[in-house]
Amino acid sequence: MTKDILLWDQTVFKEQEYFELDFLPENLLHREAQMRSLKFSVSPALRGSTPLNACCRGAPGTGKTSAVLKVFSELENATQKVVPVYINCQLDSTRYAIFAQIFKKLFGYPPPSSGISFKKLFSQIAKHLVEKKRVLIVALDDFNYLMASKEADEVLYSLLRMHEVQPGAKAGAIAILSDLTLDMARDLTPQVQSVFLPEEILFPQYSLEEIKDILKYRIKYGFMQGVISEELVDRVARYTAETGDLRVGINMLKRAGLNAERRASRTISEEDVERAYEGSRYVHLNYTIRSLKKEEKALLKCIVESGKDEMMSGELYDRFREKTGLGYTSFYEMVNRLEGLKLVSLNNTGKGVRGQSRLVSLMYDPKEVGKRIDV
Ligand SMILES: Nc1ncnc2c1ncn2[C@@H]1O[C@H](COP(=O)(O)OP(=O)(O)OP(=O)(O)O)[C@@H](O)[C@H]1O
Repeated sequence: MTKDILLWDQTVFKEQEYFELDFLPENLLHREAQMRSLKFSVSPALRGSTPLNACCRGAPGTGKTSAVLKVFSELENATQKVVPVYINCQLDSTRYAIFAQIFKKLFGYPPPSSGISFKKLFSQIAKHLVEKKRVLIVALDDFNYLMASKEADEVLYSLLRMHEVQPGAKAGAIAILSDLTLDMARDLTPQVQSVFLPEEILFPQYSLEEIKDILKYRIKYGFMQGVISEELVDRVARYTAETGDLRVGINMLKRAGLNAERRASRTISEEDVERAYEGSRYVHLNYTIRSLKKEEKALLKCIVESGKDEMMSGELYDRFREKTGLGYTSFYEMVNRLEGLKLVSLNNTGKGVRGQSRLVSLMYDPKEVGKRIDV
């Protein structure tokens, strides 16, 4: 019996970092095809040529950032002649801020804090690339933030036409997007489209079996042997598949492990998993709400403000139109996108035309959704 009890200085974790959300695993299972496409896009840079541009698209938690970071780390290990720069556009959402990050990566220190003009910053970057014969590859994660702040055109234009200002300068861009409806052809200017022309790399949601494989890998390296049963792994995987976001499963495993430790147990129980889910399910909500457009948040807010957690589509549209002035086609597209992101569910009542009679229900407690919306 005592062998089941965990002493105060003992733990169920072998390597707890395997359950951190920013942990980059050695192998990205089930993303071989996407990694191959990414490598193909950047490969010209290894030969000193301009890389192909790329656009990685997929719902939150489908491995886009991880795949790009893995390819970047392989590039950095292979050569100093290719400089990959990762930008989180939520944190750096202006052209100046992005080029300041590029400068920092190239020179190893930030641009002068007294501030220099964009023109000067840009020309120092371009000169450096030519003089040192280095090729620049910039990943723009959460690219939708750049689109929203109207900076996307300027950033891509400056980056991809650098050679016109400084002949011989070579740079490529990888846009990372969790908004599947964002249409580059519609939302970027023709001048930018003509130089961007990205290779589309799609990241579909993981199947239940794929989720299990990925979670088992974390369990193998992250937990001591025998901490969680096969049956409970299945349960965690099923909860994860409901949102399609791997973060839910990874975070659940960590919380379940901590719950077991709190009970001084060497093994995770059903109850530990259920309690973990109560917290981890909001991990998906946090990340998904981050990826929404202002109008999509406004749409969710209409349901939250109604005081109910479900509304008939027609009534919801009336409120939405009052708030945003947008028409039915935009509304219809947005409701479908929110369903795709598993933030709402849609039930047909069989009456009305063009979806007017659908019941739109929030998948989360309205209070929890409301807390995370800031429109
Ligand atoms: N194939 C995989 N193998 C192992 N871990 C994975 C895999 N795909 C995703 N993950 C893990 O899932 C979590 C989310 O992945 P990641 O941040 O790459 O997703 P994303 O698609 O960029 O999400 P978002 O659009 O919300 O930024 C990370 O902790 C990552 O390590």
